Amino acid sequence: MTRYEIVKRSVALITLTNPPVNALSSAVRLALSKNVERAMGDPEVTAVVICGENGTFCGGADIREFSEPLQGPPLLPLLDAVEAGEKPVVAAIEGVALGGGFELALFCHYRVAHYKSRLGLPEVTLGILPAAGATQRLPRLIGIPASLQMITTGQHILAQEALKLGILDQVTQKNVCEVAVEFALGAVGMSGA
Ligand SMILES: CCCCCCCC/C=C\C/C=C/C(=O)SCCNC(=O)CCNC(=O)[C@H](O)C(C)(C)COP(=O)(O)OP(=O)(O)OC[C@H]1O[C@@H](n2cnc3c(N)ncnc32)[C@H](O)[C@@H]1OP(=O)(O)O
Repeated sequence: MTRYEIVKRSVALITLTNPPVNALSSAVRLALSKNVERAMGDPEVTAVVICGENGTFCGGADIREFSEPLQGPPLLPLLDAVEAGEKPVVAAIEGVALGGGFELALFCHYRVAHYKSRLGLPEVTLGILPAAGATQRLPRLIGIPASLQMITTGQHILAQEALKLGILDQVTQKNVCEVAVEFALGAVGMSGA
């Protein structure tokens, strides 16, 4: 459900692995929570990158679990742990970051995205509102009018627009994971390591 590896000697790379869109199932939330704790507690780790496998960051809540009672850890405490971590966490966004997946990216300290990626809060199309922090984190980044537009329409925006709005720190045409690892190393003063 997540893969954990150390790259460039000191960056913990956490990969969401839940085909087809790496949705935040109960098993993914549990594994992500454990791996964030592991990275934060490992003295060898200086920074963390979170990405998704097979060209998709995260499609949000796992719609296959909507008909079941909620199991596993709730999303918000997990995102709080990401944000409160003393090591920089970079989201490496490819494909889509939607709903809870976009919220995961918003709680990371930095966001690097592939130029073809899309971000959005489709909750309104399901009759709900974002409930894991986007209604606070997004206005802090881009202001209320642009946030309301995203929250109330559910429309996806492209990476370049997200960069202009101030949601993203970097957009790349290269391998987003590799670029995010370099970004993370730069954030801890270890560029070129
Ligand atoms: C409501 C309460 C839930 C409680 C859960 C608690 C934990 C989460 C905590 C916070 C709340 C978070 C809420 C949200 O995130 S709401 C948003 C949920 N996500 C979506 O609505 C996204 C819906 N999907 C799409 O928009 C598209 O599918 C796409 C852009 C991701 C991909 O589009 P495309 O490339 O055109 O492919 P398909 O549409 O054909 O989809 C491919 C394949 O993937 C499956 N799939 C898509 N999204 C999800 C998903 N979120 N969870 C599980 N599976 C998903 C889709 O069904 C297809 O499957 P296949 O038919 O078997 O191939």
